[in-house]
Amino acid sequence: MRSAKDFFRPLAVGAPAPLTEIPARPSRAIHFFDPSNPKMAAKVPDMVGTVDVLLGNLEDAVKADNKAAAREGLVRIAKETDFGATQLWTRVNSLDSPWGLDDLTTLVTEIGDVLDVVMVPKVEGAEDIHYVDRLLAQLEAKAGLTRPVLVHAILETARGVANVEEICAASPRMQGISLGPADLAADRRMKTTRVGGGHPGYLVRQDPADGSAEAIESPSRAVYQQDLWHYTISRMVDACVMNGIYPYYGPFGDIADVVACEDQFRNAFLLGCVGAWSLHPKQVAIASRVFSPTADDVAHARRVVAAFEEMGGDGTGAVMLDGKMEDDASLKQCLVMVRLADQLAEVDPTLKELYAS
Ligand SMILES: CC(C)(COP(=O)(O)OP(=O)(O)OC[C@H]1O[C@@H](n2cnc3c(N)ncnc32)[C@H](O)[C@@H]1OP(=O)(O)O)[C@@H](O)C(=O)NCCC(=O)NCCSC(=O)C[C@](C)(O)C(=O)O
Ligand SMILES: [Mg+2]
Repeated sequence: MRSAKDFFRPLAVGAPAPLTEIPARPSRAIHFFDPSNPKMAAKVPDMVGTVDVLLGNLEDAVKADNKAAAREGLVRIAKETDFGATQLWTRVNSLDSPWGLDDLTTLVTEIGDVLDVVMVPKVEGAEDIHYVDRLLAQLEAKAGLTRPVLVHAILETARGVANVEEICAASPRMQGISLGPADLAADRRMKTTRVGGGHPGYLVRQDPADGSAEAIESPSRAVYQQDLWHYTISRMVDACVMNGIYPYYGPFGDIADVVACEDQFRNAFLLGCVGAWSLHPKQVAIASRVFSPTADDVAHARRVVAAFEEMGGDGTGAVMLDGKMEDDASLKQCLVMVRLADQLAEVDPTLKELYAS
């Protein structure tokens, strides 16, 4: 671990200075596309401005034979497209794969000036981030970049989850963390076969009415499906917040089940995540909607803030609104909501209007 004094020093001569604060840019939907797939690639220019983040995926879901074409395709798309306020991210191949090094070398030297964030899969500990950190600094210096490329890690192994706090703290480049539920499930030997979401077998059942066999076996005992990801997401949120970076729910693989996708995204939003992945164009609207507070919540938050301003504006004390006690701590929650609404209103004219009314 570097000392606090040299944590923010560039790791290569000529590399840009690391950021001391990670900007809170809207990233409600991180939309994945395969740059080697002509149909998907053709849709990218039209998606600019409709989604917060476009991510050229080079890792899983891209066939081994297409890895080089995906890398080259992303370079071409990045050079030919004006991304405006939409961020451009990539997910490179894992550090132990035959492609990870070439991905980083090519992308940073060719399009490092337009690439905002590099997502690194299967991160297991701080040592993976330290490796990427130094390499990126060398490549940035070589390319003459003036701002650092940020790093986002995916939690996809039990060891990664066990080390999530040290991963978040490993570099000033760390922008955030996403849950990788499919690889994580396999690594943990969970008995699921899905990409994210719940499972009907993971449940609790209402107590029987009495101890009789009839009551125990009764089909009318209610069952409540539980969230397989609650522990991991909560731990990830705390690790991110503790280090001033951003947590994201990852993918929801059942593209057809838009309702459960929305539920899973909302759980993550309520727990503190700032966004989720979109694997198919129809998931963009779901993530963008869910990770934007509702007009009612924003209006309520503003009423609480206004009530405290009337009380002298130092954020202390207690007040009754609609039969509910509001105090210093509920004010802080309301300020989280109001700040997010203001930030989103700056980039989204529809939300600007919605939050103003
Ligand atoms: C699911 C698939 C195969 C269905 O693809 P499809 O073509 O069968 O679907 P469709 O409904 O027929 O598509 C309609 C149109 O939309 C296009 N389209 C479809 N998807 C996209 C897209 N993403 N971006 C842009 N365009 C897209 C598609 O090409 C088609 O175009 P057309 O109308 O011209 O014929 C396809 O959507 C896809 O490949 N999506 C991306 C999958 C992906 O990136 N997976 C990796 C992330 S999840 C992960 O890695 C796990 C994790 C974190 O690592 C871990 O948990 O461990
Ligand atoms: Mg994975």
